[in-house]
Amino acid sequence: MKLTLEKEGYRIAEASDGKTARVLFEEETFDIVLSDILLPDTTGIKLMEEWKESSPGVCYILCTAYGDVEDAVNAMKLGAFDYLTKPIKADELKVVIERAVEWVRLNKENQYLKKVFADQRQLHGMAGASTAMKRVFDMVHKVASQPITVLLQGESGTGKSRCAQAIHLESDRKNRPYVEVNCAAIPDQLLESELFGFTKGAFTGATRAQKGKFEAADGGTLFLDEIAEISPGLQAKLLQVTQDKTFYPLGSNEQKKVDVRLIAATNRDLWEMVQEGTFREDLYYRLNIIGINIPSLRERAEDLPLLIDQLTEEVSREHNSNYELEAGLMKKLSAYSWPGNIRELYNAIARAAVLSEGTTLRFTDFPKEVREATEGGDGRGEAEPSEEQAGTELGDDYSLTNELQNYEQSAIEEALRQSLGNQAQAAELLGISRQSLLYKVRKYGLQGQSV
Ligand SMILES: Nc1ncnc2c1ncn2[C@@H]1O[C@H](COP(=O)(O)OP(=O)(O)OP(=O)(O)O)[C@@H](O)[C@H]1O
Repeated sequence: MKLTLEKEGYRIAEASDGKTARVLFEEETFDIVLSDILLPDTTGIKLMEEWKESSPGVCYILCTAYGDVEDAVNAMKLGAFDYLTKPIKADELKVVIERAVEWVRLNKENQYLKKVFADQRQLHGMAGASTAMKRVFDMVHKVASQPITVLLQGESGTGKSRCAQAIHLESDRKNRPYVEVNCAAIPDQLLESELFGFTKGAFTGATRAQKGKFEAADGGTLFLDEIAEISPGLQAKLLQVTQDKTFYPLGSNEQKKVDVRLIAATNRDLWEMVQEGTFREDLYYRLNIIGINIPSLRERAEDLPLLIDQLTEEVSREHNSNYELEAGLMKKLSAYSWPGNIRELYNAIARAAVLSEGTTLRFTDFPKEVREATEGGDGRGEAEPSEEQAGTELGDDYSLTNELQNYEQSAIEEALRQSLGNQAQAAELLGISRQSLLYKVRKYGLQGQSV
């Protein structure tokens, strides 16, 4: 077999038992494993099972004894790509290997497409496929590369903190410190020392000098959340830092200079506060060199299925579990307006997870206001499910944009082609359930491509 395949130009490594094979497999990356079922110290099936999880892209072909149908069926069931019956004919071997090579190629392409597809729908944990979120992602990419100050505005719980982190992680400061200060959580007198630091004896109780958050963030990013809450005195001091990056720690007359990228956020209308005279206009302009508005969930309701999926995954990770939505839940949750935005949604899912018995999240475990909004029939909850909405019961995001739908369709076509129409294999390739694949196959009219 080695000679036959080498003549065809393949690179072959040989092992005569499981032990040697394991060493080889550790050392090198292989595309195809061709193995006898019976090995001196193990079986080819055992090796396949061992490696499948860590190396899902490897193609397994097993050699079975003549007439041993049971072994062959078993191997295929456990995920072998194909089997060869001994005695193995050179032509047959070449054909199977050619098909395997094609499978490996398509599988790699598919993985790549899946990554591109996933990347388009999230940025450093900020999930979103809506036009409104695409705009936010675009802005994050644009501002990340320059150390300019950014002002994030949006309702509470929309994800401003996460957006600030995304800007930091997209920037070339990503390996430097990221420091977050919630200006509303700290009393004003303390906030000044927290931000700028103090010298020993600067105030009663200052028994030793301490560096402030500006110094802690030197070279990196400082995120000032709830910026609207700072006092006029602190606004003046902040103006100074935004102008020339210098400040004086409390009790010190030694000026400090730092290289800090500032990101500020608020859920108040800062411009209105400027008009009312409660926020300094000059500081407003220094902070708002670039402004990004983070949309509320009402403005991007189409992202709800995606967010619900992502938050369920996050909660699952936290609980070391694997939660799933009960049938129809996605649709019901999408009928509520979520005034507390992603934070409210997250809390509701986390609560349902705690209350659930087992791993199924049930509608009855969601807060009263969510249940009432849906059951009360604001029109969306009780409507006859459309063909597309029916998909939500399978955890499908029925609101994919056209572009993403095209992507999805071609990924499914590709997977069906690779698996030669075997839907179970195609579903596994795509990382979705068979039921979900069946729904999507029907949705895109791809029935002809399955066998
Ligand atoms: N796009 C997103 N995808 C998934 N989870 C998100 C996303 N944005 C935010 N979250 C989660 O939602 C919650 C609220 O987000 P965050 O704290 O960033 O909101 P915020 O706008 O800063 O709120 P506040 O104005 O109250 O400070 C957090 O648990 C966060 O992890």
